[in-house]
Amino acid sequence: MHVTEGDVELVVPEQPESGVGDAVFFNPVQEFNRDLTVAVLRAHEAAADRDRPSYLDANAATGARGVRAANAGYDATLCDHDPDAATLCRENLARNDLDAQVKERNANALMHEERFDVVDLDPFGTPVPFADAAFRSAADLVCVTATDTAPLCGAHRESGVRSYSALPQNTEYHAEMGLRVLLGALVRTAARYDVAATPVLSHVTNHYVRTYLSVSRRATDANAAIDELGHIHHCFSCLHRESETGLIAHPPDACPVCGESVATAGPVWLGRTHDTGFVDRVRKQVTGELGTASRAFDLLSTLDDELHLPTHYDQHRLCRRWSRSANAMDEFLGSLREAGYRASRAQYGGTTFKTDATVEAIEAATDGA
Ligand SMILES: C[S@@+](CC[C@H](N)C(=O)[O-])C[C@H]1O[C@@H](n2cnc3c(N)ncnc32)[C@H](O)[C@@H]1O
Repeated sequence: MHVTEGDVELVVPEQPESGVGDAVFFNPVQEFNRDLTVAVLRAHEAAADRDRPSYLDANAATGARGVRAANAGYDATLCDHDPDAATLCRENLARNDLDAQVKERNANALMHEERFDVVDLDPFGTPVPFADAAFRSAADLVCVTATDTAPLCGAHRESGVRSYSALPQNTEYHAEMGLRVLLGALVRTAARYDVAATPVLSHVTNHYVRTYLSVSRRATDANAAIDELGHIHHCFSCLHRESETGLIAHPPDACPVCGESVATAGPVWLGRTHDTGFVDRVRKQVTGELGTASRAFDLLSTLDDELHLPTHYDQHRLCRRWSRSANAMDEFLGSLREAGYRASRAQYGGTTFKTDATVEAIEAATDGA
């Protein structure tokens, strides 16, 4: 089957309907993820002080991502331990007249041996088995896709604890919970090597989490990153939530609003999940040949405005709870601002938002909005 993504043409195998089989893996839904990767790489290259930075597609499969990185001018290496995948990577590079290295081997071994400016992880499920080697290998940027959203978000709690050494809670902001659990684990992994990993762009889309972390090899920066880890105390009864930095959690004995018990998630990343300057630079690199350009613009614009707070709300869920009909988002957010609170849309859905108002204050400020 022939597929065109951006300016490259790929041959990809028909995927078995069950999703289980021997075919080299290709997911057309991830075109958005790969389009944004191209824009991020262009932004990184524009800021880098060297020609043709190196890029490792550590889990290449058909080579869809690595071929596109090579096409964007990167000195690309495509790695997969599956011999059929390595063959397909070579074919897809040749088809586009691109020069890149293909390695048929275990990505962990390769990353322990070689340094790359940018390392990209996109395995099946959790990226954790590749994270140590990625932070040892990458000079500038580590890009990570995680598709195990149920463990990350707390829906499969034990599995989340095993993979991420953190306790997730299955709250109504589950997508952000998953992102923050993942970021917490990645930041702690990097810190083991005196590396500070700082998220510069993150999104949760179509049941996967994608994040880009810039790398600094200074122990003091790694300490500063660790300082942004902490816990979220959540009341499932009244939806009150509060966050607390530090590796030791001190949950309140009871919810300060309704007196019910609280559940604690963590350690999670409480810091910024993106850098507005970086988001802006990426937006400038989103161009018309990217098939999902308008979606990318929408996401990046939302991120540009999104408040840096650790949890979000969903207007529809709140209104159902209050037996009220929902309002246009701009009007709803306007009421919060008029009442003196900060408020922004959030990337997690059309009716999601962030605010520094408490649940009670949101209800009061938007009543009759
Ligand atoms: C989800 S697919 C990658 C999809 C691809 N990045 C894309 O954008 O289409 C995961 C790939 O990781 C490969 N993989 C799994 N474990 C690996 C390892 N230890 N070393 C290298 N590749 C591995 C699998 O063979 C599979 O092809």
